[in-house]
Amino acid sequence: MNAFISPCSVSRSLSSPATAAVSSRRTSFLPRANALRPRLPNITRRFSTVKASLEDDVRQDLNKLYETTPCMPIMVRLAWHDAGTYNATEKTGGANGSIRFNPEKSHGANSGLNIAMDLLQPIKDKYPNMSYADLYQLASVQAIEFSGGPKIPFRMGREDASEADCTPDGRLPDADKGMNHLRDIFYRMGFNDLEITTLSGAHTLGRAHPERSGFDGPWTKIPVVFDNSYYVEILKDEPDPDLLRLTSDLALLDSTETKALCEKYAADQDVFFEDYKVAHQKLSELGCFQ
Ligand code: HEM
Repeated sequence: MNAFISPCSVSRSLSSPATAAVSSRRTSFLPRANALRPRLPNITRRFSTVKASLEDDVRQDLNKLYETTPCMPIMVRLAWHDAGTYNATEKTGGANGSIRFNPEKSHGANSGLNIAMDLLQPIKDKYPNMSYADLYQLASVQAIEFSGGPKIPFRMGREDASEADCTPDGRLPDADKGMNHLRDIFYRMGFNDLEITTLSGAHTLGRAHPERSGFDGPWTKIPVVFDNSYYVEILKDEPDPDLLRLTSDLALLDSTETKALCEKYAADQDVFFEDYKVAHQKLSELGCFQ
């Protein structure tokens, strides 16, 4: 049998009797009025497929990085410090990659985050079409998923800021201050008390480093696993001497509402994960997609 199949035989075999009847009645060879119409959605679909495959490729490379270098916690801190400069009233700051520029990079609160940015640079070089802003946020959501946490909804499309968009120092929270300070900082970003309590649960990952923040130690016994143990630990009457509790962590126990939420999250990890997904997605999109 001849292996070559002509295009005509393919189109004949694919066309239904109804289509064949319609084409045999055609007298003009100008394109039908509606012939071009389906193309636009196709182009859009192809464009989203390209974006999706870029995102998938980068996620795979991030997984490879996390398998060899368990740097998941510092990626979460990097993304949070990039986004957490947002001022909802002024519409300045946010998840725009400005943290990679001085003076923002050298603000005291960002000490050590050059390590995270340096680890991500080879991935940025490999995928130049992804913005730094998207890469930092994707590295964070992928780090959380890789560590056993929830799958956080993620959208690509953040635009990179320029050096001139760096925000002034002092927009991120101080660890040795209480609830009034946390409210000043997080309300400025557009968050509420529930979201302050939920996002603080990210301290289930990682540790403090004396040379970066002056504090020392992890918040939980297994700091490479994203779970609800942060709440379990801060609620203990007798704190584990090996674990860290910042003034800002303990501030969550000062109000009846936020303490009740900590108790709920400590008792039910699924509830924590559901709330966390929503709050983290909001954090990761501050100042974007407007
Ligand atoms: C509520 C106010 C917060 C304060 C005062 C605070 C403060 C700190 C401090 C002092 C460190 C230690 C940094 C170091 O020495 O390496 C740290 C680490 C960390 N923070 Fe926060 N943080 C806050 C909220 C958040 C939020 C909202 C997130 C993420 C959503 C987050 C994620 C992390 C992570 C993952 C680490 C560990 C980094 C590592 O292991 O390298 N923090 N934070």
